[in-house]
Amino acid sequence: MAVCKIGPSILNSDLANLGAECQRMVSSGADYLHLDVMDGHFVPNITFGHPVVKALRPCVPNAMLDVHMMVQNPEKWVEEMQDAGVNHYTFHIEAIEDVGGCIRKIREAGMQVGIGIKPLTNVDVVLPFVDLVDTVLVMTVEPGFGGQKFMDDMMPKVRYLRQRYPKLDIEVDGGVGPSTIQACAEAGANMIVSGSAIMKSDVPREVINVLKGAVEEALQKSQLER
Ligand SMILES: O=C(CO)[C@H](O)[C@H](O)COP(=O)(O)O
Repeated sequence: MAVCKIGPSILNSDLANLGAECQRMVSSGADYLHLDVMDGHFVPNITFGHPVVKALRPCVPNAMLDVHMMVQNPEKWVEEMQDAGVNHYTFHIEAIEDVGGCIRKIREAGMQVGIGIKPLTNVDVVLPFVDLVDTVLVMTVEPGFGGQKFMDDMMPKVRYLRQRYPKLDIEVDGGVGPSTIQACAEAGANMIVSGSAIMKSDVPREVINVLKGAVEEALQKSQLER
């Protein structure tokens, strides 16, 4: 059975104090940290790369770091991210031709593998790779910026994957917070990325608990129905 994990996205955090922001998330109950790497090509925005991730690692030595590579040619940065202390490397299927080669490279570097799809990408394109990866990321906004509106019409993709793969880690990312978590949970998502909703709250632990409660309840219900 898939397990619920909540991963705050630090994209909309206090970027001048990233280390402290990551620590704040870990001490608020985050299961992992979702780090959005953007190159200005794959998406119309630039954030940070492996040097920043490497600098963050000692601030949160035991945290699971999930890099979301919104970059063209994601295979280029596998060694650097492994060296920076990354645990989980998610790349976009739209950003590369040799998807199998990239998966192999990430595995050989000892990291877990995630494969992501943008809103306009058909979910069927990931099916040949599902058995080779740990996580499928279904974007619920057009990647590039935090604080966008959740796309409810992505939920059929999540439901489709969950029906076929009961144990797969299915991650949703974009506009997810207390008002949209129910849809994600009912569709079968178990890895929840949430940026603004957690980061901008004065009580991030409470937001994390609300998200976790909804997902755990839905996972238990689906287990009973099986
Ligand atoms: O990948 C992303 C944007 O491309 C971010 O992770 C995502 O948007 C999270 O922020 P928010 O919850 O505020 O939407």
